[in-house]
This record gives sequence, C-alpha cells and structure tokens, in this order.
Amino acid sequence: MTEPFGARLRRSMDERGPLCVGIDPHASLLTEWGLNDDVAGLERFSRTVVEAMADRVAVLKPQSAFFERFGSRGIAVLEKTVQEARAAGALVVMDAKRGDIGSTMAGYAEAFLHKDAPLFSDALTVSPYLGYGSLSPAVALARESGTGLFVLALTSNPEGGEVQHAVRTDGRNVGATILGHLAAENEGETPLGSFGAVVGATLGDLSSYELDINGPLLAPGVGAQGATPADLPRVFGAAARNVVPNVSRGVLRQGPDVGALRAAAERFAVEIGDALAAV
Ligand SMILES: O=C(O)c1cc(=O)[nH]c(=O)n1[C@@H]1O[C@H](COP(=O)(O)O)[C@@H](O)[C@H]1O
Repeated sequence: MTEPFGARLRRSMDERGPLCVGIDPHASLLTEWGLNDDVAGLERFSRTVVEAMADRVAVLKPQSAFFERFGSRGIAVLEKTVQEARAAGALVVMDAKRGDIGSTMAGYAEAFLHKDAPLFSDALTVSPYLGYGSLSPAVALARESGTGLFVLALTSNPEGGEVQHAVRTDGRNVGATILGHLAAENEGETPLGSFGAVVGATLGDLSSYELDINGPLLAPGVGAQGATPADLPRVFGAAARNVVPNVSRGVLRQGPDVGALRAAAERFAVEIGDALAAV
C-alpha cells in the first residue's frame, strides 16, 4: 500500500524544510523572463522552475489556471511538469481548487488523485463551499491512493471573509467549521494526517481558531501578497510546526536564472526556518 500523503509530507518537510514554491506562469512573468506568452514559453518556464527547485524544496504547487489557459497543449505541459517534479523528488500539490456536487467531485478526484491519471499528483486543492460533505469522494480516493487534499478554510484574499467568517446558527463560523471537519478526518493519524487546510499567512492573529487539525496547513501569501516568514508564528502559534508556507511570485520574479531562483528560495527557506525555530 502507498504510504499516506501526510507521512510522506512530514518526512519531506523534516528533510528539506517546509517551503512550497508555486509554479505560477503568469503572462507577466513569462514576459519578465524574456519568454513568449505561448506554449513554448510556458514549457520553458515550468521546466526551469522544476530544474531549480524539485531536488530541494519539499513541495511544488503548479497553478492549473495558467496551464489551462493554453488548452490541451497547456495541459500537456502541466502533465510533464507534474511528472518531472515528482521524479526529481518534490511532492506536487496540484492547485486546481476543484469543488462540485459529490457525483461530479468523484470525476475531479479521478482526474488528479487516481494513480493512473495523467495528472496524478500528491495532493489537490479543493473548495468546500458546496458543503464539506460534497468532498467525500475525493477524501475516499485520497485515502485509497495515498494522496491528500488541501481544503480552502481561511483563504489569503481579503474577499474570503464574507463567506468564511459568516457565523452559523450554532455560533461557529464557516472557516472554523471546515477546520473541525479536517480535524475529524485526521484523527489518530501519525505522524500527520493527509487532509490539510489552506489558511492564508496574510490573516493576522488566528488564535481564536483551532488550527491544530493534525494535518498540514498550506499558507499562501508570503512574498507578493505581503506576509513575511516572521509573521508565521504570530499567525499560526503552535500549529506553525505543520505549516507549509507557499511562495510563488516572491521567488519566480528572480528568474529565469536557475541560480537566482535557488538563491531566492533559499533566502525564504532560511527566514522561515529561523521564524519557526522558536515554535
Ligand atoms: O490554494 C492556494 O494555493 C491559494 C489559496 C489562497 O488562499 N491564496 C492563494 O494565494 N493561493 C494560491 O497561492 C499562490 C500565491 O501566489 P503568490 O501571491 O504569487 O505568492 C497562487 O497560486 C494562489 O492561487
């Protein structure tokens, strides 16, 4: 049986540090790198990030939208990117933020989490806003295939609060409810459950939330969105030991030179390590 995602992630974080670098081929970044905004540019960009990062960071997170933009040829590049990154030792979190009614969610889960799928990834970002229970086919397949999910709980963007901070009739807000579902999913798992939450590093003090879900916390927002590694202990408290901070543009803007990309990731990794040492 495949080792569960949570166990594989814990080991990789311990060996390589917790940094996740995003593969976000924005049109503007392709231009900054001197590439054309076309499939060849997309391929060169993604290859370069994989070459620079996959043998050293714990997690790479390709942002599907920037590949889908080019249709089937973009998806072909995404397939290769995922496969090459995994072959070089990184765990791949596919950032496709899928969410649908249960019967269709099963299809999305097959597309990314079935071991024979061309886009098979170690984990997938999903949206619980059709109801957490709508994700159950993805939870079931992830358990079977040793993969994981990152469920949007408290997102890094300022608009997220209108949904996620909404208070339910039981007095709990929506984001806290999602965290509660994930804690239940991960109960008893060692060393770490496979069902993570997305919690923005930009959100300030989250001490009113139960962030200890016995699963990973993907924390986007470091770098371009204004959060810094030094914010992590303040935002996450003791749960910071399970945080996987994501940096996309903050690293990618240093390309296309492989050495410069590595140096930028290393700077973030060192700052993150220093910030989390005290937790
Ligand atoms: O699920 C995500 O990864 C995600 C959730 C969230 O709340 N906020 C967020 O920024 N992200 C993603 O994380 C990446 C952040 O990129 P940068 O702002 O360039 O570092 C993008 O790919 C976003 O889509």
